[in-house]
Amino acid sequence: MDRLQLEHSEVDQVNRLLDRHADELWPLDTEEALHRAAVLAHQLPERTQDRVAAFRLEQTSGVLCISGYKVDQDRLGPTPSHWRDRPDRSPAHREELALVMLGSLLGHPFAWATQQDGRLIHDVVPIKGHEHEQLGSSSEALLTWHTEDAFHPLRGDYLTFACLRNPYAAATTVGYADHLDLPDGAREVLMQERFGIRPDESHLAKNNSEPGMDAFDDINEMQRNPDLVAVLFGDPAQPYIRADPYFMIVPDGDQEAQWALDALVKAMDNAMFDMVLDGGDFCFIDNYRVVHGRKPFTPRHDGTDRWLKRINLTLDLRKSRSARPVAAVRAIH
Ligand SMILES: O=C(O)CCC(=O)C(=O)O
Ligand SMILES: [Fe+2]
Repeated sequence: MDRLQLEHSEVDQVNRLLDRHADELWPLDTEEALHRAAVLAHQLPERTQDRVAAFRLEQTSGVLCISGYKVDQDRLGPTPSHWRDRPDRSPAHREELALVMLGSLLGHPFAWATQQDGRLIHDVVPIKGHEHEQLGSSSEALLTWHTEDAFHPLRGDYLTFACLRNPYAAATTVGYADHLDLPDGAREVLMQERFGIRPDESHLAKNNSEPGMDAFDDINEMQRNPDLVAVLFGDPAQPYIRADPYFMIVPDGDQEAQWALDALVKAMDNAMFDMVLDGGDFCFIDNYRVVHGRKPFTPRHDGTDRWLKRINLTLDLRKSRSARPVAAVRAIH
């Protein structure tokens, strides 16, 4: 994992940029604001731009954490009890803008019509009743490692987090795909289209406010009948990964595929390590090179819980053009 510790002068530079443009870039989820943020991102400290470019060019590990920014906890107020509770004027607008600008150095923010009601910026907070689910909003159960939105061919190239607070140091888990200790023959099998990945819980109609939306028809179809895909791809010696074992199946009778998948799970379980995000950390995860999850923790549900902002990034908006109603809409339907 790579860490960039911002110096005081660099934090000042970021804050001045936010001071100057926070009002102008409200709301943040419009095409105009995203365009403007991408231009302003070139005023971020040069060392930050340099490290993000190195990360994009795969010269560094698949995880980059930028630390040193200070979050004004009083301005934030209490952690919401549900992502739906986002107020019109987000108290974390500065951190959201910082995340969008940093992300714009890497790729293009996009959303899913079928996740968190199509919002571009997600809130990751523990939700009462979700404690034991396989969801970002779970807490007491291990969130098993996964590629973000692994089931979908248009999944993001990167996943980004801004940590607003994490008072009990709940650990995100991370594992690299390119150094796995796999038994002979497993790698070859994992590179073949022999694995089905069903949509994860966050895309199900029951976890959104408009369950009748057409976009859920496609999700339901992928649920019933997932395409068979490869789990490893690219360079066999340093492969990319697409996996979410909790939601995966192999066709009946394909014992070799099941063996290879089991071997992958075992190898990755052994390779996972903890990454504790703290308030003010901005974290970038390469969704092709790295899988992630989260260790269990005990939520408080009293307004002081862990709170992350999350944005998906793609390197290529054109790939999803036919799945977005107009070019200026970033939500994939
Ligand atoms: O809460 C975390 O650290 C990670 C949760 C997660 O997998 C996600 O938000 O995609
Ligand atoms: Fe995730």
